[in-house]
Amino acid sequence: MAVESITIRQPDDWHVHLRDGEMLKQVAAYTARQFGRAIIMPNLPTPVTTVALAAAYQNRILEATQDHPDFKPLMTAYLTDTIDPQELVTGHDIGVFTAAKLYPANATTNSTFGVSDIKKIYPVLEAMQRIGMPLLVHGEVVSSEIDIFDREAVFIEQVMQPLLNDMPELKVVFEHITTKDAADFVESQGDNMAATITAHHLQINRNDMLVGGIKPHLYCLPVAKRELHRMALRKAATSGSNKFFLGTDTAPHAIGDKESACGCAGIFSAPHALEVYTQVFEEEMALDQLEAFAALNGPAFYDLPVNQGKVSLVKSNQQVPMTIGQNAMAVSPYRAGETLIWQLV
Ligand SMILES: NC(=O)N[C@@H](CC(=O)O)C(=O)O
Ligand SMILES: [Zn+2]
Ligand SMILES: [Zn+2]
Repeated sequence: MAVESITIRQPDDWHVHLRDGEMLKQVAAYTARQFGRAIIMPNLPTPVTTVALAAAYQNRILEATQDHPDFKPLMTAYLTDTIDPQELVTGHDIGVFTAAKLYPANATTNSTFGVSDIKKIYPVLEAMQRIGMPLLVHGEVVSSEIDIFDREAVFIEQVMQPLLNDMPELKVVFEHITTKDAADFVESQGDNMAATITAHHLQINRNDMLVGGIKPHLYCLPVAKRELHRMALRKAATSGSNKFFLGTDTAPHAIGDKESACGCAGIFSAPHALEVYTQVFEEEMALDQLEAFAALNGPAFYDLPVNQGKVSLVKSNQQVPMTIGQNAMAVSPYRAGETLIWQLV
């Protein structure tokens, strides 16, 4: 008999863009209503590079999520070529910084202040390795001669493997993996390496984005790849391996910025993320692995307790709205206008 409902320990979202200002107010509750904690990405227009900036941003998030008082935003530092290792160590010691984020300069949205050469931040990474502070990585090279569809695989060979050779104890999360190469690489590494997988990369391949007309709302970075990679990600997420966990990479952009001659990268998946993951796990006949992926593996990697609450989903059709929010700030949610078969209670 088909499963009609599922109850799991409350999940966390280990990769979230909440933005700031009006957009933050508009989107934050969608994350806070489902997840106990979220790792908050620091790529604001003014990047979150100091303890003071992170603490102030965390307060703005708490204010925007006051209807969900148990929600805990976990803050990250944005690594630049010149960031002071002591700032990270202090921020980690006092509990403001949970992790630090590596954006290769110009790899993605708001990454112009990112790292131009990883060797420049070796003293910072050494300090993080020493104190056990996780490094979160947007794993794509930016060289113009590398094809966009190969940028993640080339990053493994050119950056990730050499980094792990040099810092074998550094805790690293390979964020939003999109290739079989990355899934295999992560699985082959020790306990200090893990990966997040988005809901959309489990559902879409590059045909979904490009065949029959370009779908700007399915454009994100790293860009969706061939079907064989999507299949490998589904296998990794549902395999029971503790190295893979939930990270939606929900990344809202105003509709006008997506439907544009130069559309922004990012998919706003927060409103129905859990429903989408649940559908994928059901299709893979792995609903029994959903709790580990969504609620256990992440805390284990981050050395945090699991959440005490529970969430339930039931088999019940629901239609995703075409837009969320008003006027210039309106956003098109992932699967807009489509019917989802699971519903969060
Ligand atoms: N994933 C995306 O396509 N976009 C993210 C940045 C990122 O996670 O790379 C964003 O901030 O918009
Ligand atoms: Zn990224
Ligand atoms: Zn992201």
